[in-house]
Amino acid sequence: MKLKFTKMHGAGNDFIVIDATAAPIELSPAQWQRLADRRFGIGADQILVVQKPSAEGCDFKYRIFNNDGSEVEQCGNGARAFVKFVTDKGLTDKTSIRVETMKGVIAPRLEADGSITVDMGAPRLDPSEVPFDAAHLSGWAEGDDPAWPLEVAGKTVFVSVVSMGNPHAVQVVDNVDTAPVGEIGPLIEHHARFPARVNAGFMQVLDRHHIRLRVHERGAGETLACGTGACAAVVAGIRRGLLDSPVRVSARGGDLSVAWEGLGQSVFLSGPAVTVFEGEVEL
Ligand SMILES: N[C@H](CCC[C@H](N)C(=O)O)C(=O)O
Repeated sequence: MKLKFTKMHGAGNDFIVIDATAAPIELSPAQWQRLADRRFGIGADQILVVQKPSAEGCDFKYRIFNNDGSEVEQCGNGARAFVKFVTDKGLTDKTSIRVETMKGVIAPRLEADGSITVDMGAPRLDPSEVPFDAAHLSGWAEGDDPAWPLEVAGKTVFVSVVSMGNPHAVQVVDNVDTAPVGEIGPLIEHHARFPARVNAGFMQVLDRHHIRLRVHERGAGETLACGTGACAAVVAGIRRGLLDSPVRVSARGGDLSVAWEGLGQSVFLSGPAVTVFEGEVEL
């Protein structure tokens, strides 16, 4: 079976995008993983599958598979690539689109200047919604500095836990270039306190409107940018009194912009979306 795809990226976070609006595509996790494999397949951080919606009032459904073949709830950079894909392919003439994902509806918008802003919905901050097992910390009052102690590699790090539909654990570091992302990122991803695993963010605060960020992504390893990770980091930084909205998020692959006006409000993510090439592969 021949499979057409479009290779895209958002600030270096790269995707295989598949148009399954004519006919749904169902592969096993191993088959998704093989497609995303950088040696044996096309290679990508995530695979995005565009389908017709099943939810009322939505224009599309969009499924997300990590490099390891796991299906996940949300992808911020992917949402922008999605908008560029459906627009360029003529699958819609709308510029404001409602997209059904595994966990909720997002509303990406193609701006007049060609940039793309995504309403990522409101963050969920209760540990049980992330999910983060905080039972052992029942006496812990988050207090003014909402970060939770987490024992990693014999040390205690303090993480803010945030769900953007997908789980994030964000810590503040002095310098992202020297932060132990490769060493403790995987340990946090697979930490027993995160029953669904977690994306591990490392945030350096440059000023109240600018951070640098590296993310060890669940199911993909460190990526050059992470959209939901940028949203989670900004929410965490604002709640910890370190940041004011909007915030420029400098990732290794490029800059994103995140705005959040506070509890109960949506997080808005803006940034680039680029088509690299079209391809076809034999499944
Ligand atoms: N690795 C993430 C999914 C992709 C998120 C990221 N690429 C983004 O732009 O938000 C997870 O397992 O939750």
